[in-house]
Amino acid sequence: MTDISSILQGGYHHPLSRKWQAERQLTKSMLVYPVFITDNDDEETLVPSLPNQYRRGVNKLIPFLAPLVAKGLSSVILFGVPLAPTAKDPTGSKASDPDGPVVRSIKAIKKAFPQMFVMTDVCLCEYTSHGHCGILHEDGTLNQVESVKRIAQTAVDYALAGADCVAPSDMNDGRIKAIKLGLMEANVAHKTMVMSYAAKFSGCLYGPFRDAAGSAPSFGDRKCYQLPVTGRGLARRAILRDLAEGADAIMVKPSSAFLDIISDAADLAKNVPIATYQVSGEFAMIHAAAEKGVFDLKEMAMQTLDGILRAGATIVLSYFTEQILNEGWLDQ
Ligand SMILES: NCc1[nH]cc(CCC(=O)O)c1CC(=O)O
Ligand SMILES: [Zn+2]
Ligand SMILES: [Zn+2]
Repeated sequence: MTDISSILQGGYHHPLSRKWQAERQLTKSMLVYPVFITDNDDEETLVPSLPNQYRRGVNKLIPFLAPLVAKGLSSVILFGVPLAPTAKDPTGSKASDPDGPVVRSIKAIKKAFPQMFVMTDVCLCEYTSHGHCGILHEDGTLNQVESVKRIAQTAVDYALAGADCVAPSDMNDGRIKAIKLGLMEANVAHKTMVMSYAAKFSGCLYGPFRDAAGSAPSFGDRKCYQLPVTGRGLARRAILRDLAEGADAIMVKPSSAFLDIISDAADLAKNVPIATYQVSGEFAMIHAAAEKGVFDLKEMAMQTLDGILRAGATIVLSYFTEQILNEGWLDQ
């Protein structure tokens, strides 16, 4: 008997039949571009460890974004980078300063590009003098009660300024519920998406970001609040917990070494979109290897993004967004 099931190649001989193998194809609307904004309005400074990525002041933001919007950019996530020494204190009280870079940028972007989906990372580490993601007890551990209050207020302030989505990355237990309740009280819950960095792992891939944002902890590490790399069960618990607390979207971070977690999230959180963050270390690593001639930059970038989609995410926060749009990688 001839074994007809032994022949697979006929099914992907043509470029189009290869394209048809994808359950999902990357589209521009899936991409969210991370943007760093300083409190020096006219600044535009290259971040040394993040290839071609800049810290910008609010005056440089709109001229930078305009050509990207014209090429299909539909969403950004904002990270405040306060450089003034007065911007940091033990409680991160300036995180939602009305004169601070994030609140002013939300307003500027919404005015210039009303259709843009503006996300804001919500955390305190850029605003605390100790660089941790919350308010601390005297023994240096996170004070969850005080931290959650501050995080929720910050999220509400960003929403009131016009943010379409608040994405808490601080990892304090109970923050999603507190944010939802705060948004409801402020009468903006109906127009504000809460995207939880539910499965955010600690590890060595956030270094370039912490350079960019000046947010490295001054002592200790983040291992008691970000998840241990091996903690698949913890990630599943965090995803279920945040869904129960009202999260509108679930994020997994980092991406490529955590595809099983993305797949778990897609499985556990079937009723919300799944996002993932291809973080600074992943971006820098791909650039470094491409420069060494290990592989072609574009091919590797697209391979990682296709892997992320295959695992189950449909929203991708990536520093590659800029190059993808500028060079028309999705335009053919
Ligand atoms: N908590 C703030 C925050 N939000 C996103 C990132 C990392 C993003 C990246 O590496 O690109 C971090 C840094 C951290 O948790 O240490
Ligand atoms: Zn933080
Ligand atoms: Zn500890």
